[in-house]
Amino acid sequence: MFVERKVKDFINIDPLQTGGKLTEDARRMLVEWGDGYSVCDFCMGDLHGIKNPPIADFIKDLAEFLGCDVARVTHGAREGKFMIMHSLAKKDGIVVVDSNAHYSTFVSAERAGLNVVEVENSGYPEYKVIEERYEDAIVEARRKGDVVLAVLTYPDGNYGNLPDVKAVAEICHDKGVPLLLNCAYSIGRMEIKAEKLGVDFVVGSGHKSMASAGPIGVVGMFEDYAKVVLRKSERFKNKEVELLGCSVRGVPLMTLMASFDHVKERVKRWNEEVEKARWFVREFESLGFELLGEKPHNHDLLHFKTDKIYEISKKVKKGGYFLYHELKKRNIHGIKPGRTKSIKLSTYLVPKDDLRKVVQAFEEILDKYG
Ligand SMILES: Cc1ncc(COP(=O)(O)O)c(C=O)c1O
Repeated sequence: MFVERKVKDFINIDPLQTGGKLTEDARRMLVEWGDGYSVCDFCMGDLHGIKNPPIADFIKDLAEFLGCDVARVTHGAREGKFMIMHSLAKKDGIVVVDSNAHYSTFVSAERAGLNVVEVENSGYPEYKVIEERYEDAIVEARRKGDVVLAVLTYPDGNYGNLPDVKAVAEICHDKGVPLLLNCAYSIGRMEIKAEKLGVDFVVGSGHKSMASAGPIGVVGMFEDYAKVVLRKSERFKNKEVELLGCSVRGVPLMTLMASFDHVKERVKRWNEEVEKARWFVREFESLGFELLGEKPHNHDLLHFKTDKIYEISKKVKKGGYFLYHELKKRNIHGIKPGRTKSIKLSTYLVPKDDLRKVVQAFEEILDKYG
């Protein structure tokens, strides 16, 4: 059976998808290494040590790229968060988490048997992380249990806010708490060096931000915590317990590797992406939509309050789905079907001409129903 992906040539502004588009090399790798366990042709028992294909070299380069001592691949950002939480977990353990965190942060904590204390954001309209609140949250959490980890989402997937990492890291370290930076939407888009930022762990998402097929993620850390998080099995001496021995033992790893040189180059052009996103915000605001999240905005993830679209949806036959159908007619993909009160999109690597078509599409839709 072959199933065609009908939207593959559409203008794609789906926040989950703009950073995961494959490079041509990665596309070729998909076919070359698609057979089951082909990456293990010459495995000596440790995925991260495989020399042919050059996985071991890639893992070393990845650690350098992340500004860490040690890197690993996981099945996604969430698996990275889970393995760190799981290895630091104790009875009555607590994770302090920004309230913009992705659901998978909360679910990872739950699966690791940890309780969560949230650091409240600033609320409408910017929903910013207030860095100093980490201090109060840690103090409050300590009344209930042992704080084993703090997590900061950089940026969060809802508003695309980029908080001051160094300020949070300083607070956490003053309090003796390690900090995990969730970079699902930043590693592979912008430069992230754990050492420079002062964080203990970073996790990223290959399928979201590193031009890779999914599922794949990356995790970076330093020697001190690597001893704990990447501890080896007592019975199988070359198998890391948290990775269940071997993690991504297949083709997503080969696509991540194929795109890596391209990714290293594209992070240098991040400023251009921020400029483009800000231009788009100005265009969209001129149509009467309101940006939620930080202003000026520092990321391509954009969330707009779209009252005018909501008002139309209350009058038309298709209800909330009218917008999806109007955009589909114009070959535009990525706005969640049914959503009208607010919409989320990404401008990352979308050519400006295509973004102009998106703005024009919304203008036409407002005119048509207005
Ligand atoms: C901020 C954030 N972190 C993590 C994830 C999950 O990433 P992954 O699919 O790599 O587990 C998401 C998914 O949307 C996200 O928005």
